[in-house]
Amino acid sequence: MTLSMGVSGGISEETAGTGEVIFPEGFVWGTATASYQIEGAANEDGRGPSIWDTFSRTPGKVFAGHTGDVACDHYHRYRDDVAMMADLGVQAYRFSMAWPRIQPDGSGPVNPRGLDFYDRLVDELHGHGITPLVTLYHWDLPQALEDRGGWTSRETAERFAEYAAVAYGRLGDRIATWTTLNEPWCSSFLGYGAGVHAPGRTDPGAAFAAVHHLLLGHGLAVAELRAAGAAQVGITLNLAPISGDDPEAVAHIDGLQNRIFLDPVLRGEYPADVVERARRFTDWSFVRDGDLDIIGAPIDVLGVNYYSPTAVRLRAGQPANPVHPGSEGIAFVQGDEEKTAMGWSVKPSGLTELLTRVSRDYPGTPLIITENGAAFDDVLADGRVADERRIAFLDGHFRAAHAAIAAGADLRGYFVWSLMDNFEWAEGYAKRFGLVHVDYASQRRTPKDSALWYREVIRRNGLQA
Ligand SMILES: OC[C@@H]1[C@@H](O)[C@H](O)[C@@H](O)c2nc(CNc3ccccc3)cn21
Repeated sequence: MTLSMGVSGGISEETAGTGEVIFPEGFVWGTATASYQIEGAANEDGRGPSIWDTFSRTPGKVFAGHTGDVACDHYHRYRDDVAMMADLGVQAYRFSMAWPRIQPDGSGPVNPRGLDFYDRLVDELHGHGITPLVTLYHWDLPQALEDRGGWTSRETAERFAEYAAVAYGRLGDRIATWTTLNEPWCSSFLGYGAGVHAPGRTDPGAAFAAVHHLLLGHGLAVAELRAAGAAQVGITLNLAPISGDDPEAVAHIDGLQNRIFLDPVLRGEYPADVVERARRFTDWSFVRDGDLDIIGAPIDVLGVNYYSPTAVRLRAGQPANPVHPGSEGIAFVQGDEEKTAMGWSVKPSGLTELLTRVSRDYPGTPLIITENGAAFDDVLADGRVADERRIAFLDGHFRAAHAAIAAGADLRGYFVWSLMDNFEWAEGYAKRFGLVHVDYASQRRTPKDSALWYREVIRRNGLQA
């Protein structure tokens, strides 16, 4: 089953907010994870160091000095984790491959034991009737490539395409949907601009070079995957609806958050306003003739990660937000909506707004929600986690996705972030996004109430009244 073979439309009448909603036949329900966040086995079977191994060992960068050395020990426990997914009725599973497992130095020699792990994982998934959706890059860049400039260097884009071909060569016969990057916005603006993610650089000009080379890597990898016969290729972007009273402020942030990625990938061009505003930080000389044709090669599916909307307003004297270069005078404001444990506003209608906007402005590409979920302060008591807030969060967002389908969005599937609690980047293990609770001391998994609730949603292909 490929993920874009579903049928959009043809849905029952919806009662907003509380009534029964049924999703289109063939709609795919899944869960998502990422290699560095769950695998552990950081120094096992030939895996090389990644920038997150380096960053998490840098004092002060990650909560309490947490690292992904062990994480959820998924590298050793994958069979039980897949069986757990099957028990939860999960139809598809989005996971990422660790480039440093497959090419420890990011180029050259391939580590067969790294490929062997994903071989075993994919066979286990198929053995349980679970469709794999792979992310080739979810932030764990081989450190050796960062030592040569990382995503600020064109060479990394070229090495990424080679890695994609290696991965496809071993697993292309069993994985139908290949997404290249997870959230190039995070890799570039958090990793090279604000320095709050690996590799921890704080150089806006480097962030724009990283934007380009990440996108170029995407395009070069798409070409390799197409040449090798991939059934479906795509990319995952974290997107958000941007609201505010000042059109210029909204356009500025919408440009840096959304359009700087959507336009190249889906239109083959950078948004002119973003290019001009960024000239304070870069001369864009890293863009070569033909790059945008490579980046804009057609894709089969766009992965959308949505968590929370963004609201901005003008504020005199407001210093620039380091995550958003050139945002002097723009304040990021929070509404009075409920907040998650990450401090993110809970606004399901933002998902409807986002999906309908992308469908309107970038028509023709099927969408998948590749991540949506929430961290709450879960408590395990008597073998149970009564995470009612997560159930309410997901219920609201599922209804919002359904409303977008009703409004014409070609949405094919939904992957809840995350299958299980895991390493939450700079927050370490302090934040829990999982449908399944993980006791890191014992590695015991406990499906939360939300996991049991999700099992019923999947069985019904929708929500009860
Ligand atoms: O933070 C939850 C997840 C994270 O665990 C995933 O690895 C990543 O793909 C992901 N992206 C977002 C949305 N973007 C974002 C915004 C600020 C900081 C980090 C990520 C949330 N998440």
